[in-house]
Amino acid sequence: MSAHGEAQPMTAHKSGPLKGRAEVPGDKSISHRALIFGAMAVGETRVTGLLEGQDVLDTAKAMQAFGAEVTRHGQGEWSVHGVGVGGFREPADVIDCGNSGTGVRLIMGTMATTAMTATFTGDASLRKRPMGRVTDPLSLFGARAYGRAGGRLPMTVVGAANPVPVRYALPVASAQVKSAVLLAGLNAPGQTVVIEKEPTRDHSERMLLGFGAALTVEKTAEGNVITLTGRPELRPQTVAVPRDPSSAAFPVCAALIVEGSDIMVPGVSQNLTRNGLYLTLVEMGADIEFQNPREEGGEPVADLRVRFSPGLKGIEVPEERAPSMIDEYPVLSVVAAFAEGKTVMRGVKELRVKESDRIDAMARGLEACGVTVEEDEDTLIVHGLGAGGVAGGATARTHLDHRIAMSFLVCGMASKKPVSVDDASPILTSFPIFEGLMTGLGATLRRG
Ligand SMILES: O=C(O)C1=C[C@@H](OP(=O)(O)O)[C@@H](O)[C@H](O)C1
Ligand SMILES: C=C(OP(=O)(O)O)C(=O)O
Repeated sequence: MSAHGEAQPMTAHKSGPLKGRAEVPGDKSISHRALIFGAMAVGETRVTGLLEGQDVLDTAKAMQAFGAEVTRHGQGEWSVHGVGVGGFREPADVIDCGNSGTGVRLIMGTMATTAMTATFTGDASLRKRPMGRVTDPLSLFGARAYGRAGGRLPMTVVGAANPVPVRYALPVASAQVKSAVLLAGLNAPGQTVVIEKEPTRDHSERMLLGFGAALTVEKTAEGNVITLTGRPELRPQTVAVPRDPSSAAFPVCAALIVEGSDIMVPGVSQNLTRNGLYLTLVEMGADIEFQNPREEGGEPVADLRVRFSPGLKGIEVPEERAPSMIDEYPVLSVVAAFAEGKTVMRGVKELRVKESDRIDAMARGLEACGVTVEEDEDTLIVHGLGAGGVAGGATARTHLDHRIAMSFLVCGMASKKPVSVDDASPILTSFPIFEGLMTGLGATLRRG
């Protein structure tokens, strides 16, 4: 079974050169936040380029359940009529966040400092993921959470009637936890402080400043110290969502390993908290030109020209880079299989608590495709076979994980024999136009 009904198997065949322009959809992290911060502002926020993937649609529905008016005007064009900080009303039913860790964790934070009770659930993947990492800091504000064993969904959160501000050092490098604490801090009087040892994606901080909150980020020996003053009146904004670098990763990596490819991927974020994959690919010898650097929607972006790169070399990925490329390790491990030598990815145990255990899912699928892989709790090592060297001829299990599905389809585009995935339907959560975009570039994808 897939997230939304029947499983949808899909097969990628060895593909002819990929050519053309890959216009990937809006950034998923920024899309969730545009809806949530819009719901916290007083008045109408306008959003363009919103990702209309299921994860974000579930967040839109949740914001409606909490009392915001959310309206779709056209492709990617949405408005949110916000209720103001502390203005949420108690939802009448369970909030179903589907497959989305970002959605559920940020929304829990947003309601945790308002006197109301809400119950959250999700699909079979989300119900396995740990929520204690957000409910622990939320309890410091005075909220209480009652979930299944191990802090799993379904979970009921009772918001704090008299929230107090919090000072919290993140025990794990997680933008979701950081954002949940900042969102809770919005409705706590006084200053909420979050300290992150390793920088994680900074979209919440950027957006809070854009919406008029008083927020400072100080770089210290402890890491980034982020201080937010509670109870601001957030001003509605016009948010132009830039394209998603995590989605761009799939056509970029496919072009690097499919012989003869030469594609343009416009408007890819160069935000330093998101561009780790691109730095890594360049270090491996990828032929990527970063053209026309500029700002779009408050984010630094560039147009990427990407060409087939037969001489890729395996590298040791710097451990401290992990947060800036955390969602890109699955597709990097596919590129690594087509490089010469070993690619070593350390400090990646967070991959085990994503939509699936991504270290396990990639290791098993790559082995089935004829690639030698080593793993331990916190490490993935791929022994590359060089350009054109991967056998393929296997079916990978995707475990309700969009990134695993897309990674193995990219693998199949360059392997000797086709590679199938047992269920491609989760791709709709983050990259609903993946199939059309990739076939438009020249990939051969078949359903079934
Ligand atoms: O804040 C966000 O939008 C996200 C943060 C990351 O998760 P963690 O915070 O768990 O690292 C990332 O994996 C996820 O896809 C999106
Ligand atoms: C981990 C991811 O998302 P989330 O945590 O929002 O489910 C992802 O998109 O790769």
